[in-house]
Order: sequence, then structure tokens, then C-alpha cells
Amino acid sequence: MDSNFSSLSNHNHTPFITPNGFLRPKSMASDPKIVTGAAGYILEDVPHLTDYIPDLPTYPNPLQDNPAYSVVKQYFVHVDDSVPQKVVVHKDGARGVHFRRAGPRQKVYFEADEVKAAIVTCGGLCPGLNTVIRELVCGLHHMYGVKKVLGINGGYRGFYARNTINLTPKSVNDIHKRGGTVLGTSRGGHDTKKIVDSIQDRGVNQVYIIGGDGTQKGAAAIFEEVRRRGLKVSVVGIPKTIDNDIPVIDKSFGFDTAVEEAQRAINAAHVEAESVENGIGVVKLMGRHSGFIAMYATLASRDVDCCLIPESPFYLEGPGGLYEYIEKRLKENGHMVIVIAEGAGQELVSESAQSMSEKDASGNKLLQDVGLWISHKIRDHFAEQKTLPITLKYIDPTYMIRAIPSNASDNVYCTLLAQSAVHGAMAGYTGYTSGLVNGRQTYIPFYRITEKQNYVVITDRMWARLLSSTNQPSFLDTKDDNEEKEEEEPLNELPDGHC
Ligand SMILES: Nc1ncnc2c1ncn2[C@@H]1O[C@H](COP(=O)(O)OP(=O)(O)O)[C@@H](O)[C@H]1O
Ligand SMILES: O=P(O)(O)OC[C@H]1O[C@](O)(COP(=O)(O)O)[C@@H](O)[C@@H]1O
Ligand SMILES: [Mg+2]
Repeated sequence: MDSNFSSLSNHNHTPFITPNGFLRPKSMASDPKIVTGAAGYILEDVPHLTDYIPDLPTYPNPLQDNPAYSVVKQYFVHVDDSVPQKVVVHKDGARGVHFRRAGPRQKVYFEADEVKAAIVTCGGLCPGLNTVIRELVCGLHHMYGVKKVLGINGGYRGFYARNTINLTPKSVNDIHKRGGTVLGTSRGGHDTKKIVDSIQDRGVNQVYIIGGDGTQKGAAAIFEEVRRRGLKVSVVGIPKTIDNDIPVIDKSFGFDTAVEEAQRAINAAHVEAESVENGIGVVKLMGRHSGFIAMYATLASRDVDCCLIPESPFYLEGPGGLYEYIEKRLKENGHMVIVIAEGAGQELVSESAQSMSEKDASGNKLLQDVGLWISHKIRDHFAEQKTLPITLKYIDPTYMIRAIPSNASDNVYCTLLAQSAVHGAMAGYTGYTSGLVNGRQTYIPFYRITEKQNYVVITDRMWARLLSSTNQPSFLDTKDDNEEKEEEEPLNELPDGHC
């Protein structure tokens, strides 16, 4: 809508190749909105309520009379504003994929009294969840005069199995100072039909869904069902993941807080290690499939001698292996610190542990404790060798990191994310995740968020910087199953300007 460009959409619901080359399955029913323009410009647009409900009335945006905002020149976002996915371009290259810029629009599709919003948090905890909840409530109330906001208790199943909580600016005033989520969360329990029945029965017309990759898949299913039923309900995703494994966006909220808090554990490991002869400190950090926290915490600390992440397979024995490197570091320096992401080396652990097939309620594979495993292996190895008596201390701060409140910069990030989400829903957009792309708030269609995960690309400069800062072996002698990942679009480093 609102564009002079030619629009390509896929009306026959056949499988669709996205401009990024990913196959979007037929089961994801609604059509992607692809708009093309001159010089290879592509806009991967988001759905709008008017796509399936014609003749909806519009209203002037109440922000135009708000003294805080009316002084801002050009406060409203131009309908054709879009944000490029790639900012590094070549003279003759195509302009490439863009996303719709987030922000307030001149016209809105909801009157204040008409709105009944619902907020839900799903999946694992992450610093900043309460800030996002607070800013959704306050943004709706203060910017758009919306008074009816419901909190859904305990994740997706709360839509149909629990009572709701009334949220007001007063009740959420201080929650950003606390870790966790005041709404509670859960894994599993996504039943699309029951959730949309509950949305319909409660008269909810804006749904804000805060969660990670699994949650966004659930949000996409809710959007499809809402659309199929022809409901005037905006379904909005807000990406949450401490692992930073959500693609497209610059980084996820809570990530900076996690990296900062990880420093405390690394410092402790370093103090313990350097206090004894041949001391080794092992710190496990979160990162199920993506080692971003471990990589950034290592780069920030400068006390880490070896960082092990899921994307970079490693081995223990023989030339170029971990044991050899540990021995070398201890002989050189008398102590060392190892940071290991929880998803690293799982294939090695599973060789010595039982079944790897257990899953949590959301279907995520349950991981073995690689920190504990590697600590035992190192202790046993040096005990057998009898040449180097080591002292090893293992620190697992993972849940302590996840449970803290967000830091100042994450609080600001959460605020902008929440306000962008609200502006989009009020403007009638739906079926999108609100996210930061190249430093700008955007609306991203769900399928771009759910089609793949964000990984550390070990052939990129950031991992090279890490290797050069720790001097650890690259372990590239191993049969590297990372090749497939390396061939994927390598631009999801974070944040922009660090590559
Ligand atoms: N493919 C899916 N379709 C619908 N809902 C899903 C899907 N995957 C996960 N979910 C739901 O999303 C919620 C959170 O998922 P989970 O993987 O636990 O955390 P996260 O969203 O942080 O990745 C759960 O309630 C789960 O049932
Ligand atoms: O023990 P739990 O609560 O299931 O969570 C563990 C997982 O949650 C995370 O913190 C985040 O995962 P999600 O973003 O998928 O919720 C992972 O790093 C970790 O593996
Ligand atoms: Mg997940």
C-alpha cells in the first residue's frame, strides 16, 4: 500500500523463494508483500489490516496534539520511508532488500476507546522483558490514550488457561528495575485455535507477543488465523532472545546486559585462576546454537585465553587440540581462562553421555552441561599426564545472568522497540516483528524472522578478531560441519560498524 512502486505478491500460495533465496513453505498461507523499484530496490513489506478488511475508517493521529511531540519537525514517518538491509554497497550493485521504517503515521486505524491490547511473554527469560512491557503500556496510554491493556499470564497457554492481569501505567511504573517478567512465561502450550478464540472472546484487537524464534513462529500462526477469520486484530511480535540468534535485526535487547554481567563471572574465574599455580577458570555462558554472548564477553574481557562456541567445532587430543593449547598457555603464563557457550561441543559430549534426543516443552533440544563435562575432561587429562598439576574452578553463571534487570542502554533500546511496535499497530500494520535494522527501527514480516537463525560466522572478521585476541587454535583441522552456515548471508554481525 501507499507506494508508487510495482507490487509483486504471490497470490496462488505456492512455495515462494524470498529475495534472500530462502524457500518460504506453502503452509505459511498469506502472501508476502514484495514491492520493487528502480535500481534493484526491493521492499519486503508487512501486512496491513486493509489487505483483508476493506474500507476501514481512519482517524488523525492524536500525537499531532501532544505537546511533547508536536514540536518535532517531521515527527510522522513518510509512507515511503524504508530501511536498507545492507548498508555496505558497491557502485554498480542493486539497492537490495529494504524494510518498512517504523514510527508514527499521520493516520491511525484505531480510536483510543476502541483499543483493547494484550501483552504476552513466552520462552526463556531475558533482561529487559519488564522494560518492554512497561513501555508498551505507557506508550499505548500516554501516546494514544489507550486505557485497556491486558497482561496474559504465563506465556501462550495463559490466553486460554489463566486469568488476565489489568496493566496500567501505575501498575507497571517500577517493573523495569526488576529482572524476569511480571507476566510470567512458559514453553510449549501454543494452540493457535484456542489462542485466537480467546482473543476473539475477550475483544482484544492488538496483541503484542514478546519472545524468541519459537514465539515468533507462534505469532505468525496467530496472525494467519486472525486473518483467516477476518478479524480487525493487529498481531505484533517483539523479538526477545538472550542468545542473539534472531536473524535480520542488529541485536536483541538484553544482549548488552548479558555481555556486561558475564564480565563478573569471567573476572571471578580469572582471579581464581591466577591465585594458584597452573590455575584454570572455566566459565559457561548461554548460547544454545549461537555463540554471540561468549564471543562478545571474551572480546570485552581480555582475560580469556580460549572461547569455545557452537559454530566452531573443537577437539581435545593431539596437535592443535585443546589439551595441547592449555599446556602451552599454563607453561607461558601460569594460569588461563576458558569461556564456553552452552551449545559448544555438544557432539563431543554426546559421545560420552546418554541420549541427546530429549526436548523441552517447546521442542528445543535439551543440552548436556558442556561446562561440567569439559571441566572433568581437563582435570582427568592432566591427572593422567602427571606432568602438570592443575587446579580448575568451574563457574556457571547462566541463569544469574538471564535473571537480572536490563542495563541503561538496553532500557533505552527496549523503550524504542516498544514504542515502534505500538505506532505500527495503531497505524493498522499487522503480522510483523518490530526490530532494529542498521540502527533504525523497522517492521519486518514474520517469515523473515522465522526462516533461519543468526549465527556467528567463523569466516568473518569478528571471529578473526577473537582468535587474534586470545591466540587460541582455530581447530580447523576438524571435519568442519560449519561450511553450510558459512555460505549463508554473512551480514548478520552485530552491531553495525563492528565488522
Ligand atoms: N513452530 C512453532 N509454532 C507455533 N508455536 C511455537 C513454535 N515453536 C515454538 N512455539 C511456541 O513459542 C513459545 C516459546 O518458544 P520457545 O522455543 O520455548 O522460546 P523462544 O520463543 O524464546 O524461542 C512456546 O510457547 C512454544 O510452544
Ligand atoms: O532452561 P530453560 O529455561 O529452558 O532455558 C535455557 C535456554 O534458554 C535460553 O536462555 C534462551 O532460549 P530462548 O530464547 O529460546 O528462550 C538459552 O540460552 C538456553 O539454552
Ligand atoms: Mg528459541
